[in-house]
Amino acid sequence: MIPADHPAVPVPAIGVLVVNLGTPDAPTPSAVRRYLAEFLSDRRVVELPPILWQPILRGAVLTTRPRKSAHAYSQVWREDGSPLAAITRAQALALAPLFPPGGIVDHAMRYGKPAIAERIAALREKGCDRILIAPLYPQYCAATTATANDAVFAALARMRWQPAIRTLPPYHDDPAYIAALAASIETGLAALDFTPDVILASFHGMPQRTLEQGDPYHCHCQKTARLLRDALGRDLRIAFQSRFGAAKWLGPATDATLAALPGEGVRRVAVVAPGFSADCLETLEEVAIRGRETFLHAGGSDFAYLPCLNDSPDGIEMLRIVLARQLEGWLP
Ligand SMILES: C=CC1=C(C)c2cc3[nH]c(cc4nc(cc5[nH]c(cc1n2)c(C)c5CCC(=O)O)C(CCC(=O)O)=C4C)c(C)c3C=C
Ligand SMILES: [Fe+2]
Ligand SMILES: [Fe+2]
Repeated sequence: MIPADHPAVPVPAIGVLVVNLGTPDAPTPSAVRRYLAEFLSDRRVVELPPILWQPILRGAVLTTRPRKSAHAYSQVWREDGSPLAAITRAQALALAPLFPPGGIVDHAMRYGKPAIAERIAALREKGCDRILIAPLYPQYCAATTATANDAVFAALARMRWQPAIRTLPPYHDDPAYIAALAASIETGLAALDFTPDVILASFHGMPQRTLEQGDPYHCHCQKTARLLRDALGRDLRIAFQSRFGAAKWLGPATDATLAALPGEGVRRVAVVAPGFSADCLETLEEVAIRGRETFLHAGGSDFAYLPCLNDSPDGIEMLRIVLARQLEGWLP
């Protein structure tokens, strides 16, 4: 018998916490400023000593970028909010019924809301004494995967009764991921009214220095592209987008590539973004809107942006396979 004054003991459950980057609450300069202040103060993202970086961030960056980025966000904002927030929510909802009784799926954002610490506490309240943390980045990167896991462990540091934790390894070369991407690209290509001369795979960029320091991100992107070439049975060019700051970034740059392709005789292009598990500002505004303008302005005739896996049935089935593998021994 549990004594009447004993703290409640919930029925044990298994949690899955899907995590993505985070996004502003509104497409306004003040909301974007709050978001960027948190994001760009993360030392995993900008690896400069705070004494050097914070004056630049608080001075130049946060006084100019929020207005420009808010305008960009307003071009892709949906009725249900930021695309990244809406799609991540939809992914968690679609995954929820796919795990046996005792499996509880939730989602969180590394920056902004819903916060990682808050959702871990909520899962713990529901009885989850084991939680799989799933940062939805197929390619491992310290600036994305590692910082999401850091935030989890920082939250655990404040808990008396910690849940056991597993973290999702990168899935950049997982056959289920490659097959889902290949199927989605084939479907996207079949729906076009033109045949692209080139398929361009655009990954988010990173400072070149991180490659030299041992971050596997660049290799993971290259391997995804190679496996995708094999799966599609055709060539695929690779480029890196969203350059930020003054340092040298991984190349070739997506915008420069789109500007140069017509000069190489490429008139029709299809762009895919396999490194993003959900469409977001970087794919919908930077690639699908500005990338298109760049390519057509340089003399291209046809441009298509093919969407990310998002919460498509194939995308959700891929995530189910990848997550279920990590739950072995925890869930039947
Ligand atoms: C998919 C992997 C990502 C990596 C790697 C990455 C690295 C990285 N990003 C910045 C700076 C910014 N990124 C921004 C937006 C953004 N970045 C990712 C993903 C990766 N970033 C996503 C999914 C998003 C979209 C968020 C959304 O709300 O839709 C932004 C904010 C937008 C803007 O003002 O341009 C910045 C800034 C750095 C510095 C970096 C690596 C060091
Ligand atoms: Fe980014
Ligand atoms: Fe490499």
